[in-house]
Formats: sequence, structure tokens, C-alpha cells
Amino acid sequence: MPTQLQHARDGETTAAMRRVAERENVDPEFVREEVAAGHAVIPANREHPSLDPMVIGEAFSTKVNANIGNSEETSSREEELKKLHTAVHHGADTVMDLSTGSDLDGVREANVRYSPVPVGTVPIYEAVKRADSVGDITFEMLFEVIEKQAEQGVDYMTIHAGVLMEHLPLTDGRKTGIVSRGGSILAKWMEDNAAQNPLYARFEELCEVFAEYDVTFSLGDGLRPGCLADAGDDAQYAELETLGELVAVAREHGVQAMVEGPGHVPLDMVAEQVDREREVCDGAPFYLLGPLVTDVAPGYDHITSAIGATEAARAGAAMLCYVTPKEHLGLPDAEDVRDGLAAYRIAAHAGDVAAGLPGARDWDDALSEARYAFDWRRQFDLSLDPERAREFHDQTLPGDNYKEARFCSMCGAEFCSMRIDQDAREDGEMDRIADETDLEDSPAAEVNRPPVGTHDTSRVPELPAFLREIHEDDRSGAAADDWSRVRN
Ligand SMILES: C[C@H]1O[C@@H](n2cnc3c(N)ncnc32)[C@H](O)[C@@H]1O
Ligand SMILES: Cc1ncc(COP(=O)(O)O)c(N)n1
Ligand code: MET
Ligand code: SF4
Ligand SMILES: [Zn+2]
Repeated sequence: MPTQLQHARDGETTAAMRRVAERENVDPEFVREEVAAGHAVIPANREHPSLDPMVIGEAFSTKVNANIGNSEETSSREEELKKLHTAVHHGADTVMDLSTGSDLDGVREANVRYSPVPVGTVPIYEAVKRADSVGDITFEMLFEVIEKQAEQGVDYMTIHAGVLMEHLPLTDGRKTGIVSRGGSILAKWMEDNAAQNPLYARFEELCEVFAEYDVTFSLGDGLRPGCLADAGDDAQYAELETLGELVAVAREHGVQAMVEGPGHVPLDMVAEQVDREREVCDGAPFYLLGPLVTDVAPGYDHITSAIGATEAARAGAAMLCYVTPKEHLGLPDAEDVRDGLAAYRIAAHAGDVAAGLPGARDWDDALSEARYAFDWRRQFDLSLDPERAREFHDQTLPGDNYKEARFCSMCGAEFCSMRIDQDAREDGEMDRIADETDLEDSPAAEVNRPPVGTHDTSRVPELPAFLREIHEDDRSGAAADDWSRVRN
């Protein structure tokens, strides 16, 4: 069966292309062209029935990925499903199950089963768990793991095929060496076996499995810089050249491919990283982790990285991989997932506005109109995180009557500048403003909800009972079976 890429090249618009066109408010033919060119991907494994397809590409709204998954040290299957739920509820466009602890198959199968968004994995992690030591991993083991995960419905997989033997000496002078897990594992394997990276050497065999299930490559940046000092060094850019080569091989096999990027990068270098990837990888969608624009703020790395991510989105990144406040410190929990997603939804949207994505600013305009009109309920409904906005307002002014008040507790009734401003305007002036902003054909007037958490969850099986209980206790207070804020 042809992949989305092959269909697109054959001039055929698939159901998935039509669905993502509807979600992006563009012509399906435009989606087809972008997919055919390899400039966009629709990660949609044939074995993932609960998926609502979505598109990743520079020409479309910037997407956000949430990393979840357990580690040897902590987390259970229940906790993982709760994180999946939190991620989807707060607007993750994809999730990656990066589990390295116990019950890998159980956690992965549950995640795919209950996820309306594409699920990504890094198969080399499971291969490490199967082997006695890293050096003992064989290509056959890797291939088996990849094939099984494809069968389980994983939509995209990080494959660190760009870390080559000849690149390793380039990392010698680095301040933080190799910080990618997959990169460090493959470097160790090559040293132990004195042989080339098997994911590179036998990449074409991987393409065949990927094509069979229509799994999308996420070509991993195993040599990404782990600190500002290492950003843009020879090791990083040598790997990028190899990734560019592999994008072409994947496309020849009809397999969709995106490319992963750093990491830790000073703000003034972020745009050149995006431009370089576009050029070297022939416009393949760029999927960045962060980047963190300073190394000095552990505990706040959702902020250090959202700054870099905003600039990356503005410069043309297709998807941002979130970083949570726990980065460099420990495994994130559900609350960290929420904080990371809020930071990254902001980054993605701010980048889209600055890049001039058609329609992106309508959301800002709609919220601002509600704010100036003191329509507090509409302001909350339109907020990126409505539950938080409502909660914060209620902390000082909980009464229902304050939901129409012409002030909040920041300035108080007497000093509310918007109230003073409106009262000072001449008669008729306010009517004019209202007329101008409330026009039937104003795009802002048609924005009725934030464009997050709008996945169609109708094909997701009913949640297991334990998760419903967890969610009823959740301070977000959303309905137990409500995966997204608003179903569409
Ligand atoms: C590559 C990046 O992936 C993230 N990462 C790795 N494993 C997990 C996990 N189990 N849960 C959440 N994030 C993870 C870290 O942020 C790391 O830096
Ligand atoms: C955007 C992104 N997300 C996840 C990983 C996998 O992590 P690692 O390279 O450390 O194995 C990655 N390389 N890039
Ligand atoms: N934070 C690292 C990175 O940016 C990963 C683990 S800690 C060195 O890739
Ligand atoms: S996040 Fe923690 S476990 Fe992972 S590489 Fe950094 S120090 Fe090591
Ligand atoms: Zn880091």
C-alpha cells in the first residue's frame, strides 16, 4: 500500500490530507503538494486507529511535541497514561514515548491505543534493554524492535543514523561531549565494534519497514550540542550533512522524513541553524528540541528553551519539542507536562504570528477585544490555558458579579486604565470601536476557542476507570472523558 508521500506524488489527495487541510484551513491540494515535495509530513501509521491525522511542515502552523515515558528510576503505567492525557488536554500535537524503564511494550501499546495524536519513539532505547551491553546490540535486534514498534502503531521513530565513525573525533574538544542518549549509545557501539553505525550502513532496510507501515523518519541529532559553547561546531554540522543525505534516501523509498535539531544554541544563532537545515536537508521539516538559549537556569529550562523555540518557529521550524522545568534535573510529572506545553504553545503561536502565518493573529485579536470589553468569560474561554486564567481571576474576585466587572484586582475599580480610558472617550467613540471590532466579517469575531486541544477524539477508546478517577481529581476540573478542551 502506498505511503502518504507516494500518494501525494501520484497526485492523489488522501483522506488524511483532506483532514489536515481542514485543520489548517488550507486547500487539500496545497497539502498534497507540500507532502509530495517532502516539505511536510503526515505521520500516520496504518496501525494507529485512534489517530486524528496532523501535518508537520514549515508552511503550516508550528506544532508542539511533548516527551513522556518512564525511566528506570520512576513512573508507572498509570502515571504514563495520565501524562499522555495531560499532554493531549493541554494541546500537544504529538507525543513521544521515551520510556526506558519497565513494561516498555505495555506502556507503548497503551499510549498508541489512547492517543489521538501521532506517537513517536526512539527504538534504540529498547534495543539497549534487550542486549547484555551496548556493544552486543546487533542490527537484527534493532530491526526486530523497529518492526515490532511499527506493528504496534508508532507513527514516527527517531533514528540516529547520522552519527558516523568519522564524526566522533570531532566531538573530542567539546565542553559537554555527546548529550543525546541515542548518540551516546551509538558512539559507544561503534567504539566497541570498530564498525560503522548500523542504522546508517543498513538504512535502506529500515526504509522498507517504514514504507510498509508508513512510519515517518525523525532523523535524530545524536551529535547535537549540549551547551552554548558547542553549538554549531564541526561535529554538529557534519552530522547534519549526513542527515541531508538520508532524507534523500528515505524519499527515494517513498518514506516521509523530518530532521531533528538542537539542543542548546545562543539566541543569535538559532535562525542560522534553521536556515542551514532547510538548505542541507532540502526543505525537510525541522523538529527542534528547544533550543535553550542559556545554560544557567536549571529549574526554568521550559523558559530558557521557549525563548529559543519562539525564534526557531519564527525562522521556519516545523515542530518544537518541548522542554519541561525538570530538564537536566529529573523525570517530568504531569504538572511539568502542563507547564512545558504552556510554554511551547506560546512559543509556537508567537513564532507563527511573527512569521505572518495567515490567520494566526486572529486569536490574539479576539482575546484582546474580549479583554477591552471586560467580557471575562470570553477572555478565559479564549485563553491558551483557560483553567489557569479562570483560577487566577477567581483567587481575588471569585464572585459571579466580577465576571462582568470593569476592573480586576490588579489596579482595582478606581485605577483600572481600560475603564478610565473608555469613560474618557467621547460619546460615540466606544460605539465606533465596538462596530469596528464586532463586524460580522471580522475574522476575530469568529474565533470561539483557542486552537489547542482540538483533536477529534471520537476514535479513542473509552478511558480506563483509574484514569477517569485521576482526572476527576485533577485541578483542571475538566469532564472525566474529555481528552481535549473542546471537541470539534
Ligand atoms: C532528548 C530529550 O528528551 C527528554 N526526555 C528523555 N526521556 C524522557 C522521558 N522519559 N520523559 C520526558 N522527557 C524525556 C529530555 O528532555 C531529553 O533532553
Ligand atoms: C526533538 C528530539 N526529541 C527527542 C530526541 C531523542 O533524544 P536523544 O537524542 O537524546 O536520544 C531527539 N533527538 N530530538
Ligand atoms: N538536555 C540535554 C540536551 O539538550 C539532554 C540531556 S542532559 C545533558 O540534549
Ligand atoms: S538528564 Fe540526567 S541522566 Fe540525562 S544525560 Fe543529563 S544528567 Fe544524565
Ligand atoms: Zn541539555
